[in-house]
Amino acid sequence: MYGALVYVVSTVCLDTAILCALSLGTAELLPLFGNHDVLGGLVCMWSVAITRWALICSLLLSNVDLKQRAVMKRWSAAHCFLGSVYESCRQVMFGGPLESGAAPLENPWQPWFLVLNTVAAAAACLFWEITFPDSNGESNGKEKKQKARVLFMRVLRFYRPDYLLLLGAFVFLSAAVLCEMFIPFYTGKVIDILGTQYHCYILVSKLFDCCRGVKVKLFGALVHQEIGFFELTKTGDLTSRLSTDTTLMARAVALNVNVLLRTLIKTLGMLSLMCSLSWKLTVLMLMETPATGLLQSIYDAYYQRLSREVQDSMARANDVAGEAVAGIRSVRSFSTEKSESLRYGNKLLDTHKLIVRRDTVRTLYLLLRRLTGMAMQVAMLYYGRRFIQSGQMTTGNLVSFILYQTDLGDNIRTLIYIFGDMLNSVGAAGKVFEYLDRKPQVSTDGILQPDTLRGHAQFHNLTFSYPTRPDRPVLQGFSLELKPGQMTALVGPSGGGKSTCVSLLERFYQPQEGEILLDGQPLQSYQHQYLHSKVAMVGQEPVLFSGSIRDNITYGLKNCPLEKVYDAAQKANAHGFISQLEHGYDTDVGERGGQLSGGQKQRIAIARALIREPQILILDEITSCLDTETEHMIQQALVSCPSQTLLVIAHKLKTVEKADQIVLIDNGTVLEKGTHQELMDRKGSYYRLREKIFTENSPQNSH
Ligand SMILES: Nc1ncnc2c1ncn2[C@@H]1O[C@H](COP(=O)(O)OP(=O)(O)OP(=O)(O)O)[C@@H](O)[C@H]1O
Repeated sequence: MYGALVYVVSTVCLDTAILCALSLGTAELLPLFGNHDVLGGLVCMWSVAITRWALICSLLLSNVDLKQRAVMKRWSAAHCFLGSVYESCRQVMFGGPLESGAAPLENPWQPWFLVLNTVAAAAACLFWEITFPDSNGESNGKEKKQKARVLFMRVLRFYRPDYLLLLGAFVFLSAAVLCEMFIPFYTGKVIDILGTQYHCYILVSKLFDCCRGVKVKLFGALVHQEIGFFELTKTGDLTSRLSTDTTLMARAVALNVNVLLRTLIKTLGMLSLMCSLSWKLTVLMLMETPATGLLQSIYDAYYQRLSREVQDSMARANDVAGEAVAGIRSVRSFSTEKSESLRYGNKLLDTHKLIVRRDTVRTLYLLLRRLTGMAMQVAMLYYGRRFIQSGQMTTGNLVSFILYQTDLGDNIRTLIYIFGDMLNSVGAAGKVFEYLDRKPQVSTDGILQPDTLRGHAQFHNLTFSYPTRPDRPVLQGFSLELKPGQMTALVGPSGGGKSTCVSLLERFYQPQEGEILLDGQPLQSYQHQYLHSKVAMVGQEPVLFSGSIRDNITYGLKNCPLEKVYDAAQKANAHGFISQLEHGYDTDVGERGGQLSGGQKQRIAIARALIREPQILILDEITSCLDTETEHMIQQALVSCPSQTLLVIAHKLKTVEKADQIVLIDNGTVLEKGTHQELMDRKGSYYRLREKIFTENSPQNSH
């Protein structure tokens, strides 16, 4: 800190010395640059600035501590070039004679030049360093902001395809803002028509377009994640990333940057116009800004927190209502209508209290803002009158000034609000990128797609625990072989690990130890789509998607002929009931298949698996919802594919006893395997556990 201070003081001294030295040759130097013409004046200013900067950097910078060198370099640049940048911009926007022109050369001791330059450079540097500190910042806050900057740059890169459109929108908005800025000057003239007739349609539509793009990309990234990810992440988290955070992220670029930039331009332009009307009144007015800014940022933080609480409270009330409506049968049968209404009413009351608090805060804030605004206007009128009396200002100038002042206050408040909102948006972008960048832990990068697959699966010494319970192994040293064309039945007490084997064969999870081979190749080396067209599963609770029956049977297949759909439905004994429906195969099954019975859903799910003609078919307790006739038909259908490997989990003895191999699983290990007869003869665990395992009373059970 001390070193930096010494550097700043030395720079100011050296700069003054350089200006003095240069001013000695003013008489000869200025005509060279054509001092009286604007371009010549600007060239002169820039040449002097470059000379000052080069001298300061080469003479002083090497003495500064390495850590502070970058910051000091930026400060020196701001110190030397700020005046030239200001004058150049002023020329581009307003023209006219050079204000400060070659002033530093003509009179280097002009105190206003030195003080203004040093203060402005320090303010610009402070703003930059606080907002975008160096990446080697040590404190947490600094790191956070650095991260915000990196994230913001990533968000910008994300919208690279839309740069041109966004830039165009920004240019037109800026032009419109510039026109609007002159309205107080030319009230009632044509230019105000221009100024008031611009709209943000392009930005608003772009905002939704960006938002859609991010949502689609994020959804794509999410559905590629492994199943464990969905077990570890709350659904609410995922939906809020998809709905709220993506919208916020899109807003960062499409709306906030644009509004921020155009408000900034407008504010700066207005400030310079106001300065030209009366710089003293402008300084007076700016004294109010820190107070307004502080009030606004306190209010924004508090108001946003209360708004979030209101939203959460509303969501809780909606949850209560939704729960009661969804469980209306239970509500009716336990006659809890009154208590449910009361519960909902209480939740609404909580929301109401929060809304009252939020609105009170808003009213107080508006009152305070109005009061400070009025106090400022009184001060402005008082001083304005004195300036008019002393001839420093005309009445017209004061009117124009007051017109600008009202607008400027709004702009400064917008700037503060948008800046805070932009940081929020960048935070939301961070969360979105976290999921976009996440690599699925069960890879889908396999490439193997052999023309023929025999369907020979081998589980080798597997050890596996679910991601949600990593300390509790579900399978331990588990080995199993599924031979092509054979039916294997997994049996065992509930919770033994049967469905877990199926999930591993479907590559829902990756075992921690051991491997699964398919036709001698590791399962993960097969191409994702190929593997799932060859290994099909019908689960315990099959899920259908809203859409027609036909869509559900052909789920994931492109251009599937209708004959194949009929054939699969016939094999699954579903054709009969589908044909009796009014719209046949075009009947809508409703959300999650809610308009069909359990058995009908099960049969459609079987047809969905059979239509793929898989080499390995997995049936996980499908017979629980099926009647005997359907079960029989499905058995027939399976017999008609003799080369297919069949893995069945069943609780019915009839289904199991036909299997070529029965595997008894308990506590994640294989206890016994063999045919039904072999296991019965062995009189081991299978024989002893059969009462527990099978839910069906069969004569064989009494062996
Ligand atoms: N997604 C999961 N996350 C954590 N633990 C799980 C998960 N699924 C199953 N488990 C646990 O793993 C063990 C084996 O479950 P699995 O579903 O494989 O048993 P199962 O033999 O198929 O039982 P059932 O016959 O009742 O379907 C059980 O203790 C179960 O609690």
